[in-house]
Amino acid sequence: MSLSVCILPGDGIGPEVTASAVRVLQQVCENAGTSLETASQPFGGAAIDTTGEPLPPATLEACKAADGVLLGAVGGPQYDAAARAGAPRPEQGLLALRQEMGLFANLRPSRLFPTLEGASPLREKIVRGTDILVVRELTGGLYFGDRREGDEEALDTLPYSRAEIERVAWTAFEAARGRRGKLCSVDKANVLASSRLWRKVIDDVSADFPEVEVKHVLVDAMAMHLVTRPSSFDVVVTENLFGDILSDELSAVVGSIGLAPSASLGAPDTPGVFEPIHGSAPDIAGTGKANPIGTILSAAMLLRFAAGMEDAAKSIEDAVETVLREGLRPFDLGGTAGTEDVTAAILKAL
Ligand SMILES: NC(=O)C1=CN([C@@H]2O[C@H](COP(=O)(O)OP(=O)(O)OC[C@H]3O[C@@H](n4cnc5c(N)ncnc54)[C@H](O)[C@@H]3O)[C@@H](O)[C@H]2O)C=CC1
Ligand SMILES: CC(C)CC(=O)C(=O)O
Ligand SMILES: [Mg+2]
Repeated sequence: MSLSVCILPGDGIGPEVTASAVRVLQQVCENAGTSLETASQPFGGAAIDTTGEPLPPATLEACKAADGVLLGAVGGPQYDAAARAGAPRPEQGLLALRQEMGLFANLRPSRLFPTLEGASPLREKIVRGTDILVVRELTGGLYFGDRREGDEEALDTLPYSRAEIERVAWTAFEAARGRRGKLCSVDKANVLASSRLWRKVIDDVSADFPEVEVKHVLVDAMAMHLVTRPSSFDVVVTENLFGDILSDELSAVVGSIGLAPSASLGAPDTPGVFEPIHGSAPDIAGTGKANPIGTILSAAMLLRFAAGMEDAAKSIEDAVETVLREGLRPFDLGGTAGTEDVTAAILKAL
C-alpha cells in the first residue's frame, strides 16, 4: 500500500511541529509496510513571502491530489502591517483552503489522558473522564459571511443555509451514534436568527437518529458548563466561530492547546486536512519549546480517516499516552521537554 501526504508547514512553530509529525508518520508507515510519499508546499505567510499569495494555485492542486494533507499553522504579527495596507493575511489562505476543498466538518477531540488529571487547571474530580468530540462547522457562518471593513464602520455576517447545517448535523449525529449516544448542539438561539434555523435543522435531523439523545445549549452557558462539568458531554456540534472558541477552551480543560489535534473533512472523495488546533505561536517559534503532540495526533487522525490505517493510528495514540504516563512533560504542561525530546520519546515508544 502507498500513501501520499501533502505537507503544509506554514509559519511560526508550524514547520517545527510538522517536521516532528512527518518523522512519526515515516516510522509508523515503515512499521506497517506502507510506502509513504510526502512533499511540502508553501502556504500561509511563507507563501506570501515567496509568491505574494497565501494559497498559491500549485499548493491547492497538490492538496487535492494527495491522499491527505498535514498542516502546521499560519500567521504572525509580521504580516499585520502589510495586511492593513491591503495585502492578504496568511489566515485567508487557511479559510480559502477549507472552502476550496469543501471541508465542512472539523472534528476536534478532547480526551483527558488519565495521567494528565493533575495537569488540568480544573480540580481532578471535575475533569476526570472528560472525552468530548467537538464537531465544528467549518465552511459557513461568521468566518464566511459578507464582510465590509472601513475605518468608521465594519460588518461581519453569519449566514447559514439548511443544507449547510444538515450535512454537519449528519456528521455529528453519526459520530454520537458511534460513541456514547449524546449530542449537545450549541447556538445562540435567544438572539441570532441563524441559530434558530440551526436549532430547527438539528431537531429535524434528530428524527433520523432516535437512539441519540439531543440537547440544545446556549453558547455562553456552554462556555461555563465546559469548566464546571466537562465530563458530562459526549459530542458537541456548533457553528464555526463558536466551535473555534469552545475547542480552544476545552484543550486547556484536558491539559493544553499543544496536545489538541483535528481533522477537517468534506465529501468522501475529498482529501481531508489534518492540523493541530493551535496557531503559529510566534511567542515560542524558534525556541524549540513547541509541543508537537497536537500535530502528531493529527497525523494519527490522517492515517485513520485518509488511509483507513486504524492500527497505525492507534499505535501513535498509544505511544503518546505511554510517554505521558512515563512522566514526559512538554513546556506547555509545565515540564522541560522540548519539541525534539517529545518527538524522540514518541519515536522510541513506537
Ligand atoms: N490554524 C491556524 O493556522 C491558526 C492560526 N492562528 C494564527 O496564529 C497566530 C498566533 O495566534 P495566537 O492567538 O497566539 O494563538 P496560538 O494558538 O498560536 O498560541 C496561543 C498560546 O498557546 C501557545 N501554544 C500554541 N501552540 C502551542 C504548542 N504546540 N506548544 C506549546 N505552546 C503552544 C502559544 O505559545 C501561545 O502562548 C495568529 O497569527 C493567528 O491568527 C491562530 C489559530 C489557528
Ligand atoms: C482562520 C483560523 C485562524 C481560525 C482558527 O483559529 C482555527 O481554525 O482554529
Ligand atoms: Mg482557532
